Amino acid sequence: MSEEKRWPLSVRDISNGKENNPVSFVNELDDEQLPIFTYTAQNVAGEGAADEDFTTTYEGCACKSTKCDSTCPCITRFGENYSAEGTLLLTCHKKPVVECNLLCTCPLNCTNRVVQKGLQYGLQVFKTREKGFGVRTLHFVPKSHFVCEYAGEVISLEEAKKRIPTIMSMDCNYIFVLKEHVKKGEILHTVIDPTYTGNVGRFINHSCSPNLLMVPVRTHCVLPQLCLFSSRDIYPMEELCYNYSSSNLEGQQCIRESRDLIINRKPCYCNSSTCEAVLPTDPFLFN
Ligand SMILES: C[S@@+](CC[C@H](N)C(=O)[O-])C[C@H]1O[C@@H](n2cnc3c(N)ncnc32)[C@H](O)[C@@H]1O
Repeated sequence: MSEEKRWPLSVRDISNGKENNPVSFVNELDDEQLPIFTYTAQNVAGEGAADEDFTTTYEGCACKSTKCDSTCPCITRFGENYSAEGTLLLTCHKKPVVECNLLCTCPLNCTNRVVQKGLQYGLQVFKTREKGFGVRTLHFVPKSHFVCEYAGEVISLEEAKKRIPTIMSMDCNYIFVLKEHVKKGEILHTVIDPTYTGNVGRFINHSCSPNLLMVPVRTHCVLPQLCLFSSRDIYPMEELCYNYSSSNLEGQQCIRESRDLIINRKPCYCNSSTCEAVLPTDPFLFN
């Protein structure tokens, strides 16, 4: 990689205006710079992604008010997702979360549109002591608020398996496989790889006592977006973390496929009193 292509040690906005709040970067520990990658605020179609995944197939509502309620066909069909303040309802841990979409006539500030409004808090990528880069919030984030998405290239499982040898040779792995138990015995896989094209989510580390929860949310198309919500109040300058292996949804299990070596598992440096000592791992992609 040539020198002029590297990021400097402090950047005002690594998204270069692609997010509606800047994502800054600082390294106050050493002279390691960010890896080169293409910033995208939304998922992009990669090798093996299906065109239908990116097409709006949900019917739109004809509501005009900013509060789509029980009379809105989107709410009748998929249930309520958010409070009037935009917090994720507890019921969303047990059902699919589907927002109003491009075909709906309700305004963009409708209460059933949260994830699609994008970043609401200032986030900062920084160099941690033992986990490479990480992400912290610059603002107070109240519990149950949307923080950011884990966005990147959408690829097929076959393509993910092809990328494994390269991934194994890297310090950090980023491929995330979401498994949703859609019908009895039927599992839907969604694979996101933000290694080469991704957003701020690619820098979020694992913790055994996390402050974020990953929830699949559908906005305009059937492809789920991997959305991170605060699982408690988070204070300015706290590092943001989620549990890479958490199953947060009953009936829609959400599992991170660790790309870490199976035999030689990586030590976990989350510093939690309930730390499990090693990063979660799942041999699924390696079979
Ligand atoms: C999705 S990346 C997270 C961002 C990464 N730290 C970086 O510098 O780009 C996942 C990788 O971060 C590191 N990591 C994440 N959480 C960690 C933890 N709790 N302890 C040690 N390393 C961690 C591991 O190398 C893991 O493969």
